[in-house]
Amino acid sequence: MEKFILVIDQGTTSTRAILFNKDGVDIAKSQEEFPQYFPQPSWVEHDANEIWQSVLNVTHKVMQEAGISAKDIESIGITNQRETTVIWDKESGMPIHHALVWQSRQTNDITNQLIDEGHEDLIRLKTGLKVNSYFSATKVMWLLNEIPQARKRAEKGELLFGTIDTWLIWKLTDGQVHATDYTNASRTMMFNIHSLEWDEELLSIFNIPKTLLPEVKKSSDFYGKTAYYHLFDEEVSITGVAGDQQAALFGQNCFEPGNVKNTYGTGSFILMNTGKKAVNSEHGLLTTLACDDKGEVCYALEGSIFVTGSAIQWLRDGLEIIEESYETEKMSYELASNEGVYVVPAFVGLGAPYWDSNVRGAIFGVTRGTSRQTFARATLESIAYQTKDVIETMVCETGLPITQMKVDGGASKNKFLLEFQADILNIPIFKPLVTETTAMGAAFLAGLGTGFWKNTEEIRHIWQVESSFYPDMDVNDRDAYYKKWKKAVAAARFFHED
Ligand SMILES: Nc1ncnc2c1ncn2[C@@H]1O[C@H](COP(=O)(O)OP(=O)(O)O)[C@@H](O)[C@H]1O
Ligand SMILES: O=P(O)(O)OC[C@H](O)CO
Repeated sequence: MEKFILVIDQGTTSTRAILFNKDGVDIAKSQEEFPQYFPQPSWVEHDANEIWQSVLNVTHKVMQEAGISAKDIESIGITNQRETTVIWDKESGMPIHHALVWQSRQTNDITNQLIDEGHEDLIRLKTGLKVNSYFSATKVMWLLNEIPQARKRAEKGELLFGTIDTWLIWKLTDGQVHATDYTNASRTMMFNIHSLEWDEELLSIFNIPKTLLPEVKKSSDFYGKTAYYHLFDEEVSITGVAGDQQAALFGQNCFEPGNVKNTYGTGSFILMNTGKKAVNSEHGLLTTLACDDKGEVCYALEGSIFVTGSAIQWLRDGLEIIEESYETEKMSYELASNEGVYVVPAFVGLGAPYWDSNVRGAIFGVTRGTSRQTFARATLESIAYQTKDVIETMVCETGLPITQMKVDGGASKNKFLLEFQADILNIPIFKPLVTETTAMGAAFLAGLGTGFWKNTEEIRHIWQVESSFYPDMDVNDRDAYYKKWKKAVAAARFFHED
C-alpha cells in the first residue's frame, strides 16, 4: 500500500500540513493562519497552544482531504519558524507566557547589556551568531526575569524550554520527548556549534539553568512516537526535524559547499552550504548548522533579512495601496524605472549584514509624480537590493564565486522581483517546480530516517526547475541602481544614529 510522509511546517504567520508521496509530489496540503499578538510596538508574540491547535487542525484536514489514516503515514517531519521561544510547565504542559517570536524586540535591553559587558566576541566564536534579540537566549532570560516565580521554578527543574519544533514534539508525544535538532539548537545562542553541545560557559553568563534545555539530535533521526490518539489512531514515528531555512536548503538540494538558496517569506533567509567548514563571518553573516547530503551536520553561512515579504504586507495593510500582494508585479512592470525612489524597509531595524537595531524605515526620492506604482516597485526592488547586500558579503567572506541562486517562498511568485533580482545580482536564478521546498526538505529528512528514500541520490531527481531568470541589465544601470541603494541605507542609518 502507498505510504506518505506527513510534514508539519510551522511558520511565523501560518501552519501547513503537507503529504508527500515517494515521488516527492505534495499530494495534499492544508494551511491555517493563527493570531499574532503585538503587546507593544516591536514586540511580537504567539500563543503556543493556538499554534498547537493549528497543527491539529491542518493535520486533521490534510488527512481527511487525502482520505488516509495513521497507518498510511510512513513518518512525520517537522520544520518550523526558528528562534521563537516557549517555556512551559513540565507537569501541566502549560506555557508560562506567550511564545516570544524571532522578530520581537522586547529583549533589546538585555542584548545591549551583553554587548556592554563585552561578551560579543565569545558568543560569536562559540555560536556563530551576532548578539541580537533575534535569537532565543535573551528571550529565555526575559521570560525567567519577567514572569513571576519563573526563575525559581526553572532552577527546581519544573520548567522546560523549547523552540517551536521542541514544543510540537513534546505535544505530539504527550510529554514523553523533550528534544530538538542541531539546526534549531544552533539558533538559540546557547549552543556551541563546534563542540555540538549546550555551552556551559554561555549558560552561566546568561544565568540560564541547563535543566530547561532539550536533548539535541540529528535532523534525520528517530525522535519518538506520537501519542495523540484523537489525531492518529495508531502511533506514528517522528523521524525528521529541521529549522525552516535549513530544511529549505536541503529541499533545494543545496548539498554541496557553495550552493545557495534564498527563501522570500516574511523576511528573507539566504543560506550558503559551506560543508564541514565553519566560516567565521567578519562582516555580519551568521554561521549556522545545516544538513549535508547524508542528513549529517554541516555548516552554512546565513544572511537573515528581517523585512521583505512583510514590506509587501505593509503596502497592503499599512499604506493600503494594493489589495493583494501579487498586484505589485503588474504595477512594477508598468514603470520603465524606479523613478529615483528608494524604500529602505528597516521597520524593525536592519538584519544582515548591517545588524542595526536603531535604524527605522525610510523613503528617498519622492516627487510630485511619485505614484502607487513607484512605491510598489521601490519596495520590491528593496527586497532584491537587500539580497545583493548579503550575496556580496558571502562572496567576500568565502572567496567562492556565487554563480547561481535557487529561490522559494511566498514572494518568489513575483516575476518582476525575480527578474530584477537576476539583473541586480548578475547571476541566473532558478525557481523549482515544487515551491514548498521547506516542507520538501523536512520530508526528505524524515524519509531518509526510515529508509523511505535510501539516499540523496534517490531524491536529487525530484528537484526540477519550473522557471529560470537570466540577467539582462546594462552594467552601468546595475551599478547606478545599487550605488543609490547603498546611499539610501547609509542615509537612513545616519538619520537614526542617536
Ligand atoms: N506575488 C507576490 N508578490 C510579492 N510578495 C508576495 C507575493 N505573494 C506573497 N508575497 C509575500 O510573501 C510572504 C508570505 O510568504 P510565506 O513564504 O508564506 O511566508 P512565511 O513562511 O514567512 O509566513 C508575505 O509577506 C507576502 O507579502
Ligand atoms: O516562518 P518563516 O518562514 O518566516 O521563517 C522564519 C525564520 O525561521 C526565522 O529565523
